Amino acid sequence: MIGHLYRLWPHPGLLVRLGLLHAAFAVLQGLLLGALVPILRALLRPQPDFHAATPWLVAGAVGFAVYAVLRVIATPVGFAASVELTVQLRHHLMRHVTTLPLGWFTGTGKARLGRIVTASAGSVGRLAVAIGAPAITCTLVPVTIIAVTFAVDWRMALLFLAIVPIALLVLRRSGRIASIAEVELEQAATEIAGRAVEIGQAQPVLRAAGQGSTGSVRLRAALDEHRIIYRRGLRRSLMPDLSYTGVVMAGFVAVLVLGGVFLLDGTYAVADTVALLVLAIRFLEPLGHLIELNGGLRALDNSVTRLESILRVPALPRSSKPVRRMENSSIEFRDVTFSYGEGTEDPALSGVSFDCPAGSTTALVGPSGSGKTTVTRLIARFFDVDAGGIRVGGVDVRDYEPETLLSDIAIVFQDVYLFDTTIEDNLRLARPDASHEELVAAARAARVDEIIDRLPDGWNTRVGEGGAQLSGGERQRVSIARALLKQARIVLIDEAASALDPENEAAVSEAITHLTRDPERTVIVIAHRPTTLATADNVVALHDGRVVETGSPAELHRTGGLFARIYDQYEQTRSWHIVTS
Ligand SMILES: Nc1ncnc2c1ncn2[C@@H]1O[C@H](COP(=O)(O)OP(=O)(O)OP(=O)(O)O)[C@@H](O)[C@H]1O
Repeated sequence: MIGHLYRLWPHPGLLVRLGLLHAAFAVLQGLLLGALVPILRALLRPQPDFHAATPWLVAGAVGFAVYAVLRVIATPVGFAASVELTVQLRHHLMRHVTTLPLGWFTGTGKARLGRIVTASAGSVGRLAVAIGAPAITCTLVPVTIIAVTFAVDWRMALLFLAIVPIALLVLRRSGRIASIAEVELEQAATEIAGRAVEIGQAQPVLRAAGQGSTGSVRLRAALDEHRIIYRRGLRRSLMPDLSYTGVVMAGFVAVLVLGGVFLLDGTYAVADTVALLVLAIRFLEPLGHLIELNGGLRALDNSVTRLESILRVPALPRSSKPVRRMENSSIEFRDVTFSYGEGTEDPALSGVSFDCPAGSTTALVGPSGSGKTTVTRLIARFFDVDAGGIRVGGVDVRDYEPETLLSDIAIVFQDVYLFDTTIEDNLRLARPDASHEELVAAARAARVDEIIDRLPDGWNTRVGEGGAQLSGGERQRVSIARALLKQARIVLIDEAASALDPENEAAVSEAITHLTRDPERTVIVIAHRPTTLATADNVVALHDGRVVETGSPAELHRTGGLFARIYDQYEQTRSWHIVTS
C-alpha cells in the first residue's frame, strides 16, 4: 500500500516527509516509554536512587518536549498536507487525462472520471493523512516497544512478538471483508449518483409520459440497496472485528499471567513488573486501535486502485519526431479499418479509401450506423486506426504533434454543447485572442448576429447549462461561428439530422456554405439536407463501414445508387415538412 501511494504522486516529497514525521513520533513514544524502566528501577525501591534516575528523567523530559513540539507542528502540517496532496493528485490526473484518446471520453468514461477526480482523489488525499499517519504510529509504536522490551526481559519481549502475527492474521481477514464492503458501497453510491442525475435529465420525458414519480422510485430502490449493503458489511465484519479484539485482550491476559508468575517467583522486581505492564499497555493499545483504522485503510487502498485505473489508461501514442506544421488541408483515407474494440462485433470501418483535396467539400452519406461519424472521429484522431492510414496535408495523423492537428481542425457536432456563460465567451473559446471585429465577422457569417440581436443582453447573454437558452439550430450556428473564428483549415460537420424550423434551416445552410467558400478550407460534412449535398464537390457514400460510391453529387445522382436514393428520401422528407408545417 505504501508503495502504491508513493507511486501515485508525481512529487511524493510531501508524503515522505509526513510519513517520516509520524515514524519519528512512534519511535520517540516507544523510547520515552523505554526510559520509564530505568527510572522506575531507580525510584521504586526502599531507598530511591535519585542520582541514577536523574539522567533518564532529563532525557525523558527532553524527549517529551521534542514530542510535544512535533505534535503541535504536525496538526496544521497534516491538514495542509491533506489539501495539498489532493490538489497534486487532481492535477496529476487531469494532466494524464488530457493525453488520453478523445474516444475514451464516452458517457461511462466521463462519469468515472468525475467520480474519481472528486470523490476518490479527495478521499486518498484525506485518508493518506487522517488514516495513513495514525496507521504508521500504530504499527511502529508496538515495534519500538518490542525492541525496548528485549532490553528489559527477552521472555516478555518474545510474548509480545508472538501476539503480533496472530493479530495481523485476524486483521487481514477483517481487512478483506472491509475491502469487499467498501467496493460494494462505492458501487451502490455510484448507482445512487447515476439515478439522481437520471431523475434530473429525464424529468421532461418522464412528466410527458405521466411518469413523474418513476425516477424517484428508481432512486429509492438504489438508496435501499445502499442501506442493505451497508448493513451487510457491518454484519460481516462483526465477527472478525470481535475476534481481533479477543486476540488483543487474550494477549493482555497472557502478559498479566507471565508478569504475575515472574513477580511471585522473584524473577521480576516490583519496578520491572510495573514498567513491563506500562509497556504492555502501550504495546497493545495501538495494536487494538489498528482495527478501527482498518476500514479507512481499505477505503484508501480501493481509492488508490480506482485512481490507478485511470492513470494506467495508455496515453495517445506520440511520434518521437512529431510534425509541428500542416502543409495543406488535404485528407486521404488509405485502406482504413477500425473497430471500437471490446464488445463490438464487426469493424465500424473496413478498407475505407477516399481523397478530399485541399479546399474541397465532401459530403458523407449513408444509413445510420454506416460509419460516417467514425470517419470524422478518426480524422481528428479521437482514436487510432487498426489498419491503413489517414493522411492530412500529406502526413499521417499519428505523426503530428496532437496540438498541431487539433489546432487546424474545427468540429461542429450535431448536439452542440455550449458552456453556461455568455455567447461571447462561448465563441472566444475557439480563439481567446480574437479581436472584436473578428468576433463580429464570424458571428455575422454564421448568422449568430441575428440571435444576439434578439437576446436581452446581446453578446453578454448567458446561454444556460449546455446552451439550453438556445434552440438546436441556434447552437449549431454558434458552433459554426466558432469554427470560422478558429480559422481552422479543416472543418468536420455533423449536420443536425432532426428537422429545423425554416429560419434555422436556412441560417445553418448559409453558415455551412460560408465555411465551404474558403479555398484553403477542406470541409467534410455528414449531410442530412439536399441543400448541403448540392454544395458538396464530392460525395462518399458508406454502407456497413465500407465505401460504396464516390463521385460528384451530379454523377452519383445520375447513376441512381445509394446516394440517389438517400437524396430522394431527403427531398421527400423536406417536402413533407414543408407541406405539414
Ligand atoms: N463509441 C462507440 N463504441 C462502440 N461502437 C460504436 C461507437 N460509436 C459507434 N459505434 C458503432 O460503429 C458503427 C458506426 O457508427 P457511426 O456512429 O460511425 O455511424 P453513423 O453512420 O455516423 O450513424 P448515425 O448516422 O446514426 O450517427 C455502428 O455500428 C455503431 O454502433
